[in-house]
Amino acid sequence: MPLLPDFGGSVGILLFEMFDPWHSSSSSRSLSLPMEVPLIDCDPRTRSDAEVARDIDRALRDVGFMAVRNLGVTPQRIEEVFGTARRFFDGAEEEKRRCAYVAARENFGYQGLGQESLDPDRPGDLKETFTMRNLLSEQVATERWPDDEFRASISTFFADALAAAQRLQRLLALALSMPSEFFVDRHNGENITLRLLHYPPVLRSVIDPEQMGAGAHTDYGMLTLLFQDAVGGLQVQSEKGAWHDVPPRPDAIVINSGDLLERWSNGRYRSTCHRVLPREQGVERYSIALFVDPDSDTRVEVLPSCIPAGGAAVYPPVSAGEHLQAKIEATHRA
Ligand SMILES: O=C(O)CCC(=O)C(=O)O
Ligand SMILES: [Fe+2]
Repeated sequence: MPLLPDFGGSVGILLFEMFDPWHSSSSSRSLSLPMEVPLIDCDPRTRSDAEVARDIDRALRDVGFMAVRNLGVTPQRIEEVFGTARRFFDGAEEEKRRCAYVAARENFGYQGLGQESLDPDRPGDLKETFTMRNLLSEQVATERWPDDEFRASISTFFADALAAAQRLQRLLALALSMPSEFFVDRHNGENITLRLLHYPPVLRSVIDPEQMGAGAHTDYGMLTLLFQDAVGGLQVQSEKGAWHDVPPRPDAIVINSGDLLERWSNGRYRSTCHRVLPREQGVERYSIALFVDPDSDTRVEVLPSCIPAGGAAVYPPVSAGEHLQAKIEATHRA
């Protein structure tokens, strides 16, 4: 069975305002208002860096999310790593426990259902995860990894996904009139984190009505690259508070800007709130996220090119390490 469906050649992803059984106080179904997450083609053979940088700039300004094609991560590579994720999550409970997440300061390992609340005001998320911060560093003992095959598959995928992320970082530097390596130089891996996510089916009757697959949150760092299967469930929130589906596309990676890019850009790029609905239809969902977050000692200060003439920086400087760690600690029970 193909991992991803064929959606045809439509340009752009239509998002629809949905009736929200979890957050709406009204019982009436709101009319759907189409809103578009831009689809951007990054193919260097047909598009110049300047063209792509302009499209990315607009998408992150308007929506904070975009779907990007031709970033260089092949469908085969993506299928392979989804296979690795399935094998791990389908495996024995004791194996998962052996690889358990130990502490937020390390941010590595397996967490079961309910162990993280991305919205700290809500009960635990209905997902299980395998998180790998700084995965090439070898700081974590070998026996904390599931096995060599898992590690090799993850490392190969990580290299390709990171190369794609660095390409985006260079395009963003171009859009913001910064030196090409500005962002790449501040992301050496210390806080770059790959995460496998599995949303198993749940019964409405046994879950807390407040529980989400992943609670509403913004991402903490610079950029997130999200690879999702064909099931769907990711939603983004508009400025007016309405939730919009982000339907999966077979050939595109979903990319969003996080808190630290919002700060660097003086609010030009949005750190848009998003969530994942719980799987109540008997269909499980898998996704894989690469969080591209700056090294801890990075001082994130509004970039000069983002301060308008006669204007001021809206955000005071922050330490990337302190911001990221405070967010991780706030959402984990471990
Ligand atoms: O699984 C998804 O689609 C999104 C997960 C997410 O937003 C996150 O882990 O930050
Ligand atoms: Fe997220």
